[in-house]
Amino acid sequence: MAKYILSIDQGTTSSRAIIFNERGLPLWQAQQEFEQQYPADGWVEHDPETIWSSTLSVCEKAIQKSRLPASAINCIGITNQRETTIVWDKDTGTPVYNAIVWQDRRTAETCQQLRDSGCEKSIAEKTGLLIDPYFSGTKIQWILQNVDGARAKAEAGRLLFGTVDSFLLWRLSGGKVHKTDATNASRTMLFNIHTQQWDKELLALLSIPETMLPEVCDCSTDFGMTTPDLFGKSLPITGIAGDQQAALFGQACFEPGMAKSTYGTGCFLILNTGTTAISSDNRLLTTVGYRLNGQVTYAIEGSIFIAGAAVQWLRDGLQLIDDASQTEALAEAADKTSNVYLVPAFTGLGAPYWDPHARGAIMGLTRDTGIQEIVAAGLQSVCYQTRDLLEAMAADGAVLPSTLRVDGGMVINNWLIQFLANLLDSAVERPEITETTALGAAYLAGLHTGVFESTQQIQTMWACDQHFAPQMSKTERQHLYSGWLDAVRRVTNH
Ligand SMILES: Nc1ncnc2c1ncn2[C@@H]1O[C@H](COP(=O)(O)OP(=O)(O)O)[C@@H](O)[C@H]1O
Ligand SMILES: O=P(O)(O)OC[C@H](O)CO
Repeated sequence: MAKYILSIDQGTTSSRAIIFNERGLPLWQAQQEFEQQYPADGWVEHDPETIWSSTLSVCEKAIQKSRLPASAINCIGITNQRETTIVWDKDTGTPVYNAIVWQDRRTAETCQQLRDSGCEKSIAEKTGLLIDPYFSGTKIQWILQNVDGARAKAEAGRLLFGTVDSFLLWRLSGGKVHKTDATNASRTMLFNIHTQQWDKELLALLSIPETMLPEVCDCSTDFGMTTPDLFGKSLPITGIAGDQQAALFGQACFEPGMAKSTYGTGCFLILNTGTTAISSDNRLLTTVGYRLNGQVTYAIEGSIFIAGAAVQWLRDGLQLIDDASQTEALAEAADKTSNVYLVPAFTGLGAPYWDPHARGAIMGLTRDTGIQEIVAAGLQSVCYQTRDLLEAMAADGAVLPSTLRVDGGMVINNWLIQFLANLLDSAVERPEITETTALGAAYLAGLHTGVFESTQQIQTMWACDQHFAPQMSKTERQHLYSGWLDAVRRVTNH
């Protein structure tokens, strides 16, 4: 008999729900974009009520499209934009402030003070993270310091914190369940990834009462039931993971050395390092890849801020193209010997440079440079940055993947993926199902209820759409990459 899983993917720009079957096929889906709020320079917020209402609405729509009775839904999985911080009142369920989004930089100064106080090493050792406004810890602290009455209420045990998964779980369960999973916890800068406990010293350092924090669970477990009024029947929620880790799971990267790279607005490359938490000397993040039956699989992660966003800029900023899909033919027609580099450091550079002051540049222009060469350089910048991450991972002693699995909106572009394979000198594979984030959450949920037997079974379900083998000489590869490193040097202090 068919078994269906409702997967909720609450992302930065939209909420999505997809119903998968027991073969991991996405059958029905609904998506809703929502408003981004920029109340001050460097601030990014979402209305938590919109996060909730859009999530509920896409779930209802996906179920309606399927024409299935709610009783046919075996279980629910949740995956989410990570680090985004919500604090709400335990009694009323009302958020005391907007969701502070992962991109928000308002706590940059607090982070600098933390660095100056010399706790960077100990925070990195415990959490696997760098001190950065990206993570939830200083965002919670900001809310407690800046929202009227919040500190007193928090001290009295009346406020709860959650990343988006946790907030949705609270609402879906009718205010009964306050839990999260280990992947989301590992992005808060409050969670010790070795002991798998909230860290009392870090909580004290940021003056955050422990009573605010959710219980941290495995990614595939009994998180709770939805209230019957939501979908007409109470449904079990049995899988949760942050979106990039869910994609790692959806790409079936279960062995150490397997990696996935997701190319959407930004790019997130995650490499499975097994039971070893590799600590990076090259400014990468150590994180929980997933946790099953209490067993942690660690991962090392590099985040690139601008990937598809560079293509958006070519379209909207420079107006060189009308549509992202045109980039493939233009790049194909570009002069391969042009040596034009585009460094898309629009908001600084992420891993491994972490230079917030770097700004973008196009270098190597001559009278022969045309739209094609600039577009090609934009696509190539995504590949060069991927190589930067893999170089940093190798320098950290990680076993690199023999094949990189890719997903996200950009990977439809064959020229881009072929150049990536050429530049990495490694095979790159695009899966048949590119909705890997939602698929990962569905796998996690279905593993708990028995829809899927094991990760071994899931591994056999991964199917390749296209395999890209490297086709570039070593000399050319090295020449191109050294030109990139030179271009980066010119826009950073490194
Ligand atoms: N054919 C294409 N070639 C290159 N980039 C593309 C192509 N199609 C879409 N993109 C880029 O992919 C991104 C959208 O990917 P998606 O995974 O939906 O992003 P997100 O989930 O971050 O919103 C956009 O930035 C867009 O510019
Ligand atoms: O919502 P996305 O896909 O932009 O992903 C955001 C990441 O989880 C941020 O760490």
